[in-house]
Amino acid sequence: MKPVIGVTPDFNAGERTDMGGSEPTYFLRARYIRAIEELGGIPLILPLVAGRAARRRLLDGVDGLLLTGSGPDLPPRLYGERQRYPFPLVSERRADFELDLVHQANARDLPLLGICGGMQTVNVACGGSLFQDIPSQVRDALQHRQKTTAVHVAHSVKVAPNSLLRKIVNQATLKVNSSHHQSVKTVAPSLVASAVAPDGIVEAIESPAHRFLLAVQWHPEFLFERHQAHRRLFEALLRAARRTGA
Ligand SMILES: N[C@@H](CCC(=O)NCCCC(=O)O)C(=O)O
Repeated sequence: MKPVIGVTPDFNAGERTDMGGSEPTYFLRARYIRAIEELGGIPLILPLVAGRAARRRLLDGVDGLLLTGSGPDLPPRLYGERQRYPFPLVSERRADFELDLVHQANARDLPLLGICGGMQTVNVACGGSLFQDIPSQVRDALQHRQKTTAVHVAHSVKVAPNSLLRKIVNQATLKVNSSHHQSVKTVAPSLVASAVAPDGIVEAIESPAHRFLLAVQWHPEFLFERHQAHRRLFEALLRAARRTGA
């Protein structure tokens, strides 16, 4: 049976100039949905409901989760810092929802794949922190906001041996795209870094204690149609999701 994968959308509460302006608006790039559907899952876009009980009900109805990216950043107070750079922040509703969703998913060992901002949310939810702005804080950093579209790769990453990621992609190095100005600074205590860029930027994290908790800084939904290694990420999520409740 096809596994149902809950997909978190972005949300404009009405304060952003993009995506709906003053009208509260959900939005989500279709590539996330296409990747899940084309590789054998049933994508289910999740409303950012308030309250733990409602979120618990949502999780009862899915076999796995995909935490998607977000142009705006997580509020730095969520990892104990004051905001140091004038970048837009993700809506409180989305931040509250996804942080709680990570906690609840981990408690029930629900398979979860985080992408880009979704990786940063997983790390913060588990107690880690972020570089608020790579160019301002990381000396000699690569250009992590590529000028070309994300269907093109931008840099390589080294994949940690014996990691879940390595088992999935079966490669020691991987070419990835890049569309972010933040990244993991301290990896959460319960997680490990499983891919690193040549400049030391953490590009993937995972949990050794869960059957499938993996998050990547790049956007495999732009690459899965032409790159087998990135297709395998979604296939592995779907495989793990099929075992949910089996
Ligand atoms: N704001 C964070 C996360 C970047 C991110 O998720 N980018 C994706 C943009 C939205 C999308 O196309 O899905 C950062 O800049 O590091």
